[in-house]
Amino acid sequence: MKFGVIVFPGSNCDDDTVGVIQSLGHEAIKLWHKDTDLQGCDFLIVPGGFSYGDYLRSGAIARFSPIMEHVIEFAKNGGYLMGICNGFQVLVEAHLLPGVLLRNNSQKFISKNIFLKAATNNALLTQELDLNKAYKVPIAHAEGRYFADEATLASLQANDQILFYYCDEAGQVTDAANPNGSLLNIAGICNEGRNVFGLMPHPERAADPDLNNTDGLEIMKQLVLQLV
Ligand SMILES: NC(=O)CC[C@H](N)C(=O)O
Repeated sequence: MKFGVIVFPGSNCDDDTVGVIQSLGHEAIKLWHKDTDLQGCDFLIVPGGFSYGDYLRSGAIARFSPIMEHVIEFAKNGGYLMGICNGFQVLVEAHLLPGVLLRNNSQKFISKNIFLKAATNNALLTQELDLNKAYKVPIAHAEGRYFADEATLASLQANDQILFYYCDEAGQVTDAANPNGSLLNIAGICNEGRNVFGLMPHPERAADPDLNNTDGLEIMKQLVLQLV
């Protein structure tokens, strides 16, 4: 598997993402946002950060970078694509995933560990995750409040497109465990075709035994299992 991690001006999780993929024994290269050649990558990841300084809205400018036309075509042809945090925001802005990410209800940038649980095993990103486990993973965002209209939420539920919920340490999906006011505690989703994924928490930042937390590695590992 060859992974391509797309770098915009202001991305800051590209190295972490490349490093985790390499630690899993797969090739990972960086693709600059002005590139127009995806270099034969099988899986694209849009990493976290502050693309274009979050001007206008997080992800709103990156969505128009030259590479995005090719990323959109890649995804429309069924290619695997994942956005983490700012990457999720970029994919929503590009209309590759439904809904929007609004400013946190606290109006503050939040950087802390949270717990999340997988809602389904019916997606490449969650295929072998333990549905009863609360995974401890950091968040670091100002615009992470997932919002969609009622019809979109209903179709996400009907199509099993909600992949992760914010929960407490015991795995309960409660209001108190919702760090940013996301509707239904949604932390991650996929598209209808189940080849495009977006999540606000940062699994790539919890993937190194030296950091005392490898819950994120369990999530990143799903990308290379290829069982679905
Ligand atoms: N960690 C990130 O990717 C941050 C995303 C975005 N800059 C925000 O603050 O919402």
